[in-house]
Amino acid sequence: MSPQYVLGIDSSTQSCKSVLVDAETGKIRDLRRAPHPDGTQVAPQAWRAALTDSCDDLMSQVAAVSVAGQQHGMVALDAAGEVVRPAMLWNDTSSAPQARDLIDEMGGPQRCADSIGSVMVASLTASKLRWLRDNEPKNAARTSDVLLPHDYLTWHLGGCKEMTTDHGDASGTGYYSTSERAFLPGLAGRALGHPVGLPRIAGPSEVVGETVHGAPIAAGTGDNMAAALGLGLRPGDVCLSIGTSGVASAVAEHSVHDGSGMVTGFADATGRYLPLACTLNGARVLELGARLLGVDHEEFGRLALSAKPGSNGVCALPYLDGERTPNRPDANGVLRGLTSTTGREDLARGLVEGLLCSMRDAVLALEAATGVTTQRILLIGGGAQSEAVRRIAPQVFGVGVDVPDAGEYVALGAARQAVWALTGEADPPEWKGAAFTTYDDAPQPQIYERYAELRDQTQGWG
Ligand SMILES: Nc1ncnc2c1ncn2[C@@H]1O[C@H](COP(=O)(O)OP(=O)(O)O)[C@@H](O)[C@H]1O
Ligand SMILES: O=C(CO)[C@@H](O)[C@H](O)COP(=O)(O)O
Repeated sequence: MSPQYVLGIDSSTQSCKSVLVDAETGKIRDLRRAPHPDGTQVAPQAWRAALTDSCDDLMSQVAAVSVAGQQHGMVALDAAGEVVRPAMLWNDTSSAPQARDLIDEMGGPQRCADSIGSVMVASLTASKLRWLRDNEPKNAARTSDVLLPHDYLTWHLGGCKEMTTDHGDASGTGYYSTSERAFLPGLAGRALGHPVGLPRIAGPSEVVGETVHGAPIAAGTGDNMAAALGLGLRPGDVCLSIGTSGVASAVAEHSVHDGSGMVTGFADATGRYLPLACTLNGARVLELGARLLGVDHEEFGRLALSAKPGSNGVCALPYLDGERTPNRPDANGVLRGLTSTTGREDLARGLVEGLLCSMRDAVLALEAATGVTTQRILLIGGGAQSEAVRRIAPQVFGVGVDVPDAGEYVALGAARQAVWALTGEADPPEWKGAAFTTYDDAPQPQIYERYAELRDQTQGWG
């Protein structure tokens, strides 16, 4: 019998990645990528075009499809289903004042976390709805439905019939109750200034539509939830994703309500939870370093690895485009410790160390919020391709890190969800876990200590 294939799609910040996967084994047979436009506000139609570019020719061969997408982005639609304005993405910090207003209206940070699982920040969709009300009243008035990026793509793939989402992505809107596992439509309406249509929340293995070729479409989910599915994340595992964002996430049986705001208490794609700490400044810290030094990623990594731990005194706080964890939406990057002996390699290594220290903050926050000690760190995302990141990570974290073999784990997770929807079984399919390489080295605690000092001393700078 010839193998049956499914398509898993990751519509993430910088690109759309599609994998054609053998439904029985989970083996990737084809991998495609198409770029997304730059910027923190993007026309959702561009994601549709990238999806078409990356995998339209595969659609007729597949038994099921599922779309995972970057979380939180506000896709505002009018009564005719037309896009009202470019989507404001998770990394657009313009709505930081509106996030503060909403926290006040909800009775402060802890009450906000108790209600929606997270303390409101600019990234969450609700803040963006309030921004629309405050800054573009005509667009706000025209908005009759709001979708997330993966909802919008799923809706279009199915011929614009029923609008749906899933619990994982819904939990990142800021108008979803993680305790009740339901939308809080009143909250969404209050944020926007009038009642707004929300998609139906589908169950984890539900079929929500059909492609033009008749293949079932699964509910889809947020990219971090799909990564957890793709990796087969277990309790005690922390997934560290270094893409545009830097994310530390873990699966949990119970919802988290962290009033400090460091950890957002999201749901996962299986009926459980996915608390995570997300920074705004992931792989772009490496990109910046490579650009300033006039080299490519490979040479940048080589330079970083040729400097000594501690980067000859260079210490970088990588909050380039504002930061979300900790919540410093107006912050910028800081470099300390430059001397007349600073070399290019020290700058390169200083940036890698700074990025990894911010990720260590995320891991520590996750441990504090969940009470679970990390047993294994799995490093994924574009930044995980850097040999310097892989080799310096154990020195900063004080434990070894596992780097799964090259693969697109968000897209693979979407593919796993597609098979789940296809079989309708109680659990997702059991696929052989990814093979990985362990990177280990002696801890260098002084790197994180100097970083933590700089982070604390710059509190209030922006
Ligand atoms: N070898 C590498 N070293 C460092 N960074 C890399 C490397 N390859 C890709 N990247 C970076 O990874 C990022 C893309 O990662 P990806 O996980 O696809 O992001 P996203 O999911 O946010 O779209 C880009 O910023 C890119 O510069
Ligand atoms: O905002 C979050 C998580 O809360 C981000 O993780 C986005 O989901 C974007 O992810 P990447 O495109 O960086 O993978």
